[in-house]
Amino acid sequence: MSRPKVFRPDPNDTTRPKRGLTEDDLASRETVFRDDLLSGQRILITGGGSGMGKAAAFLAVRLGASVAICGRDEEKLKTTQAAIYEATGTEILTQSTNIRDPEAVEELIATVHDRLGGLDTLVNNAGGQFPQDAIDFTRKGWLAVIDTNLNGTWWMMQEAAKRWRTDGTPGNIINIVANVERGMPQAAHTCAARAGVIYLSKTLATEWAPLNVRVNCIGPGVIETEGFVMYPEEALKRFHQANPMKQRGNAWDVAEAITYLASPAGRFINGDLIIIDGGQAQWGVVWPAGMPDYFNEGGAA
Ligand SMILES: CCC/C=C/C(=O)SCCNC(=O)CCNC(=O)[C@H](O)C(C)(C)COP(=O)([O-])OP(=O)([O-])OC[C@H]1O[C@@H](n2cnc3c(N)ncnc32)[C@H](O)[C@@H]1OP(=O)([O-])[O-]
Ligand SMILES: NC(=O)C1=CN([C@@H]2O[C@H](COP(=O)(O)OP(=O)(O)OC[C@H]3O[C@@H](n4cnc5c(N)ncnc54)[C@H](OP(=O)(O)O)[C@@H]3O)[C@@H](O)[C@H]2O)C=CC1
Repeated sequence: MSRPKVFRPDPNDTTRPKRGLTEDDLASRETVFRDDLLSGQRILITGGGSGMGKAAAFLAVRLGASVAICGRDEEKLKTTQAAIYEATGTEILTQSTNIRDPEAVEELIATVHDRLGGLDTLVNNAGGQFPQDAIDFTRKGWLAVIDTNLNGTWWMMQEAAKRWRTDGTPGNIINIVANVERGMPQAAHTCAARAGVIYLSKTLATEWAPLNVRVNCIGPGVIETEGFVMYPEEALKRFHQANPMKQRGNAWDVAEAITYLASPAGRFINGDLIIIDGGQAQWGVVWPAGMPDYFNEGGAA
């Protein structure tokens, strides 16, 4: 397969399929959890306007939590807010925030404390990357991915923890990372950033234990969401082949794991990484820019 060096998705391309769970699905999909599991909890989800973050927001509200979401695109946040209100009658808090901007992050944490009366669980889900061979990364592209996934996640964690320390209240951090165990060819920038977050989290799980703050990560494999628009159709065709179950996960698979860690069931889990990938970590490679001929069966010996 010949692969272009750069794949830039066109946001106005209506010929591509719309992917991810629908709002009707998120409003009605069965959950294993009891109705009031998160009652009284205040949860902030970054990147909550789409994909896994949106699914986690729907589920948390359905289980009784007060929820805040952020992202850069105000319109996306408002659409999700309206859909959750329509489904549940509960209004969530939204604040447009670029997690790369530490001052905006500071304002976000302050608003959440003011408006929700505190924060119990922070879900660092915002992030992303573009598919490309590492050798072709521009400096700007490398910096954009590292700044979003590593620095942005750190600003969120530090700001939340500072506030928990000042208030003397417990905290819980759940970082959505990726499946980095055997590397991530064609996504080396995000692999570097996510590996950083995983070991940052393990470190903080110890440093912040005296503050009664837990820190864990969730590593999704191939989870079908709106975010798949970042990848060429040719590459998407074989995403399911990256795991031995030969399936794509969905946003609910991750939303339920987030809920588990946010619930009292997660109270003794700290510094860990929960992988949700159908076994990909043991088996396959995603090739988000398309599999190079070299690695095809029958390719170069
Ligand atoms: C791996 C499989 C499993 C994982 C699945 C998922 O995660 S699904 C979830 C997937 N969801 C997401 O990933 C959602 C979030 N992702 C994003 O917002 C972006 O991917 C971001 C993380 C790069 C942030 O970007 P930003 O706001 O800073 O936007 P910007 O547009 O200003 O880019 C800055 C620079 O980066 C470079 N560059 C950018 N695109 C490409 C490309 N296609 N090609 C090559 N290079 C590219 C370029 O240098 C550009 O500068 P230029 O040349 O324009 O002057
Ligand atoms: N789907 C998958 O297979 C996998 C996904 N992941 C990761 O899981 C997370 C959720 O992805 P998914 O739901 O699939 O995809 P989405 O693209 O739907 O979600 C990414 C979210 O992050 C937000 N975001 C991105 N950059 C920033 C920023 N600088 N500041 C604030 N918000 C930002 C986006 O909102 P906005 O554009 O409005 O800012 C968007 O809502 C991401 O970190 C993703 O990389 C990891 C492994 C696999």
